[in-house]
Amino acid sequence: MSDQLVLVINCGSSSIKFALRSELHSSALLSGLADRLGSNKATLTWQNADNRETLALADGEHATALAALLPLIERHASQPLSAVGHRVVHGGEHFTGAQIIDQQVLDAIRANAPLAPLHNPANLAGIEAAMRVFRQIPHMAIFDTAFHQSMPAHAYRYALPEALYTEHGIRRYGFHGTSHQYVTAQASKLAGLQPNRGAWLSAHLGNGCSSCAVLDGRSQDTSMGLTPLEGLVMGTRSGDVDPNLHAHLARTLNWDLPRIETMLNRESGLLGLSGLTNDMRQLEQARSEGHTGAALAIDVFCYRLARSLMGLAAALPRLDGLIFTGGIGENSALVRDKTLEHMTVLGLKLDTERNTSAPRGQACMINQVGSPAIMVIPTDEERQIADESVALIPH
Ligand SMILES: Nc1ncnc2c1ncn2[C@@H]1O[C@H](COP(=O)(O)OP(=O)(O)O)[C@@H](O)[C@H]1O
Ligand SMILES: CC(=O)OP(=O)(O)O
Ligand SMILES: [Mg+2]
Repeated sequence: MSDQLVLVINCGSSSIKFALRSELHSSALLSGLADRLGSNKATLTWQNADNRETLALADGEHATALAALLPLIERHASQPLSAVGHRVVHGGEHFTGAQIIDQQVLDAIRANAPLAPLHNPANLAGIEAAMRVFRQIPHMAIFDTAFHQSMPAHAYRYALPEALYTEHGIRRYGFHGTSHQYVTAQASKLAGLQPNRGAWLSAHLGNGCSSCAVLDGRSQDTSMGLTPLEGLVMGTRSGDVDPNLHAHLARTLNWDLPRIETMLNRESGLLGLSGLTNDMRQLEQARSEGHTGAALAIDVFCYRLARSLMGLAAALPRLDGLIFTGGIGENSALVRDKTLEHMTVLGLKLDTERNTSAPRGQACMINQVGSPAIMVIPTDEERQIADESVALIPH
C-alpha cells in the first residue's frame, strides 16, 4: 500500500494550524500552531508523539511561518510531501466538494471573501504563501460550505426578494461542513449502522459554533447562513439577532456598519454576555465562584443551542442521535447537561454519570437505555481534509 503524506493547513488571520498526516497512521505525525501572526511576538509550536517545542519566528508574516515548517517536515517525514490540503471557509455555490487549486479556484475564493470577511482573506493569504513555499506539489481547497450544498431550497433560501438570490447569491450556505461530515460518519460507525447511514443532529461547539441536521450523510439544514455569524451563540459572535438591529443602532446610536460588524463578530457571544471572556473553561470556573454574568452566558448559550437543535429536528424523518463535538462539545459536561435539560420533548435522556465521566479524546455514548443516542465524538477536521486531499491527488 502506498503511503501519501499530506500537510493540512487551516490559516486564520492571526494563526495557522497545521498537521502532517500519513494514510498509514491514525494520528498526525506532526501538528502545531503558528500563533500571534501579524505581531512581532509570533511563535511556532509543534508537537509529535515524543516532543513539543516552541520556536520564535523572525517576523509575523504567514510566509515566514510556513517556511519554518519546511525543515520540520523534512525531519519528521520519511518521504516527500504528496499534497497540501487547505481549509477554506466560504466556497459559495461554486463548490460541492474539494478542489485542486488553480487560478479559477483562487478567483472564486477571492470572490467569496465579502461573505466571510474574518476567514476567506486569511485562507487565501495562506494558500498563496504555501504555494510559494511548497512549489512542486498539488494544493487542494476543502470548503466548510461544500457539505451543505445538499440542503434543499426550503432550508437555504431566505424570505427575501428573489433577485437578491438569483443576482447576488444571498442565501444560507452553512459552515463547519468538514466537521459535521466527519462526526456524523463516525456516529454511524459507533451506532453499528451501514456507512454514513442515520438521522443525526450535530452540535459543533468551538470558538465558532453551529448545529446541523444530517440524513444518510447529507446535510439537510444547518444553523449558520450567508455568513458564519448566523445561528448559535459563539465565543465572540452574537448568533441570531433581530434583523432590524442594524437599523436601530444606526438610527439611535449613530453607529456605522464597521462598528456594528465589529460588535456582532468580536464583542458579543459568550464574551459580551459574561463581560468576562469567550473561553468556556474560564466561564465554568467563574460560574462556580458565583459570577452571575458567566452563569447567564452559559444559560443563554445552552438554551439557544437546544432551541436550534430542536428546530433542526424538523429537517429529519426520525432521530437516531445527537452528537456533541468541538472544544466545548467534547469537554464540557455542564454544557451538554444544561442543553439536554431543554430537549426532553425529543425523548433524549442523558446518563448523568456517563456524561461527567466521558473519556477525553474518545468517542462515546452518554445516553440512558431507551433514549436516542447521545454521543460525544472528537472532531478531526484535519483528518477529513487530508483524506479528501489524498482522494484528489492525480495519478
Ligand atoms: N475542558 C474544557 N471544558 C470546557 N470548555 C473547554 C474545555 N476545553 C476546551 N474548551 C473550550 O473549547 C473552546 C475552543 O474550542 P476549539 O474547538 O478548540 O476552538 P476552535 O474553533 O478555535 O478550533 C473554548 O471555549 C474552550 O474554553
Ligand atoms: C466558520 C467558522 O465559524 O469557523 P471557526 O469556528 O474556525 O471560526
Ligand atoms: Mg478546533
